[in-house]
Amino acid sequence: MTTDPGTAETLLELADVHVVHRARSGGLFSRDRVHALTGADLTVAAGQTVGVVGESGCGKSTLAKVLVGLQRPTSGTVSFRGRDLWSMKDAERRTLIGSSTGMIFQDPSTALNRRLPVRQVLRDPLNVHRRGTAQWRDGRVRELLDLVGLPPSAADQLPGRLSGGQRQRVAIARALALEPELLIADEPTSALDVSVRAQILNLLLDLKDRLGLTLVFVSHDIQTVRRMSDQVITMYLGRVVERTPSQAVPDHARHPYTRALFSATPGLLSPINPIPLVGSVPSATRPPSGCPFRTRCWKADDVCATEMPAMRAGGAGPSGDHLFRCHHPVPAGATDLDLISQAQERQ
Ligand SMILES: Nc1ncnc2c1ncn2[C@@H]1O[C@H](COP(=O)(O)OP(=O)(O)OP(=O)(O)O)[C@@H](O)[C@H]1O
Repeated sequence: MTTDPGTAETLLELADVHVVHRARSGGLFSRDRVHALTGADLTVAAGQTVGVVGESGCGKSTLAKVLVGLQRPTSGTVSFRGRDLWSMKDAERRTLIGSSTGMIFQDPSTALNRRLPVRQVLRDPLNVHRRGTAQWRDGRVRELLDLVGLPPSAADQLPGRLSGGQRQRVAIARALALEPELLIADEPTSALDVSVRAQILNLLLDLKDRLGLTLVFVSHDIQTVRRMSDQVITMYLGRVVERTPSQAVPDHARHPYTRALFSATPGLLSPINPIPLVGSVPSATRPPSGCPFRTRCWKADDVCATEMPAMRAGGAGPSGDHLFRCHHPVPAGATDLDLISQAQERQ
């Protein structure tokens, strides 16, 4: 956690990105649409670690896929080093993304081809992007294995013969094969045994420092996200609703949802009840008008029902570093106990 986002160069920028899918449940001719992203904005500075949190279905994985060009936005722009990805020719975009970004998925068992030995898995991106000679590629495979803490003999193994942790190391090695600047990890430890999770997280942080990577880290484990990241991005129903410097989370977060989310998984030193919210996340097929969080928020009033709050500065961290979307933000430094009693009064 070393980069000052106020001075670092912007690597990646999402502006008003929408992703709309045909609803899976509705059948082929259904008009139902799922609004997976509903105007997501995000700036990632080079060298930063950005953690993305939010409840299930709020669009974290979709955001991750948009960031690495695996998902084309329905509208909005995605720029990598100032270049709009989706106005490029397909081949140019694939080359740029393939060589500058790497993605690590939740489950290495499904992400890796189980029938190919690890050597082949790691050579594959080098072959596709025509990097070096055959001999150079063999050397690169050894280098990659060493980078992720696996012995050279792992090259001959089939991924199915490796442990979950070792398989995730192979997946990380493959993501690093083309020396990307940006690594996106979508729930990289949730399919692993608890005993190896910390090792994989430490490996990611170590690689980030050694290779000068920019890291976007998506996880349900919000305490880990906070510990690992420079910036915590809170998502709700397809939008980024707050971006907080991690040292200011949770006490100086201003969005009621960020506060509620963190209060539901308190640290060991603050084992108190969560801030009570009304109901559950509304359907992404029919997002509410105005502020998407207003149907559950204890602070909501008429203006929240009609007007989407604009992004504004929050005050924690260097200016421009802390941003949130809320008409009635939580006062900086308010305690969970204050917020719990306010929320209880509204129920
Ligand atoms: N290909 C798809 N077709 C239809 N709906 C989709 C598709 N991909 C995602 N969705 C829907 O879009 C919304 C956002 O999904 P996404 O997977 O991005 O959320 P998430 O926050 O990553 O959830 P989780 O934490 O459970 O992985 C959800 O309602 C999901 O069901």
